[in-house]
Amino acid sequence: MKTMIDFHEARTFAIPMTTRFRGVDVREGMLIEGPAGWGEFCPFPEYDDPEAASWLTAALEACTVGWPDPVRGRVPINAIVPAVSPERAHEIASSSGCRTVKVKVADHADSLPEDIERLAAVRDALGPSGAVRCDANGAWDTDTAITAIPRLDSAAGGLEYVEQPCRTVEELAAVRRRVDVRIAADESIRRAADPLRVALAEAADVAVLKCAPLGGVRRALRVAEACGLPCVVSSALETSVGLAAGLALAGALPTLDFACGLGTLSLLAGDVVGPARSLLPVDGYLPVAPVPPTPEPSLLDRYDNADPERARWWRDRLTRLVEQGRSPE
Ligand SMILES: O=C(O)CCC(=O)C1=CC=C[C@@H](O)[C@@H]1C(=O)O
Ligand SMILES: [Mg+2]
Repeated sequence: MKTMIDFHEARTFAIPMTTRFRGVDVREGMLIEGPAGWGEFCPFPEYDDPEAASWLTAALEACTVGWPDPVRGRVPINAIVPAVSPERAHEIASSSGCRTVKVKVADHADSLPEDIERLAAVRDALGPSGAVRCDANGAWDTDTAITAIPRLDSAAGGLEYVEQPCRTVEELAAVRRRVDVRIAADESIRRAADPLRVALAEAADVAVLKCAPLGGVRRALRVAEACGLPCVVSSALETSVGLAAGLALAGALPTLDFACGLGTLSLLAGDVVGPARSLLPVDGYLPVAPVPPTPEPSLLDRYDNADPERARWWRDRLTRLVEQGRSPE
């Protein structure tokens, strides 16, 4: 059967980060054009093929069948504060226009005093009515989490939730029984063989859903329904093309009680769509669009992955996954 997508025409990109985030300095990926528009394929380089396959499914959903109809037109967004100084954290929070801010913590061993100062600075910037959450990316063991969380909660003047304090579902459940702050599961959903174990183990109060790792909007909606937890949609550091898929998911969730982590475009030094369609939050919101935005040819050229080895690596990865998808079981 003739495919409707010419994968040889897919574009590579490499966009520098404004701030190093989760060890990434340059965000790389590919953009694929199909009959319904553009999809973004950008699994992190360390992910193996089985894990990267879900990201391709998500990109193909976007560019072939598109997304289900939304039930809301705009989505509240949280600002993101990387592991920066309290001064910089204050600046980011106060200039963001967002009423919710997520703060990275546990970035390195012995970071607690810095984390406390960063959270206090963010609360100061937001005032009492804002919401502050933090993300430890699974860095703590249970004892450390149980000691750190109450201290961070009081420095933040109340935490909305702590995202992925520990690595395993069992540890999350143990911490959740011992602290008064809500626990959100991120890696335990997006990197797990069974994303529903979190709910069954009563390991979290909130589910963080990332569209690409879960295999697209429809699959993520099924995870949301099956896990039965309040959901937050968050990005995987995509360009506006990939962020639009996250917004489609946030737009289609039957209920949305929390701000979403889709305000990450400012972490990239550029975008592949023009300023009018770039998904930078305005007054703390992003719009839900029915289709992905179309990249500007001049921006695709500017951010084309100029390192021939990296460009080849991405093309090989895409080709392998497409071939695997085609081969009979
Ligand atoms: O959730 C947000 O507000 C922003 C997105 C974000 O924090 C992340 C995006 C991509 C990779 C992750 O390490 C990180 C996260 O852990 O949630
Ligand atoms: Mg997280």
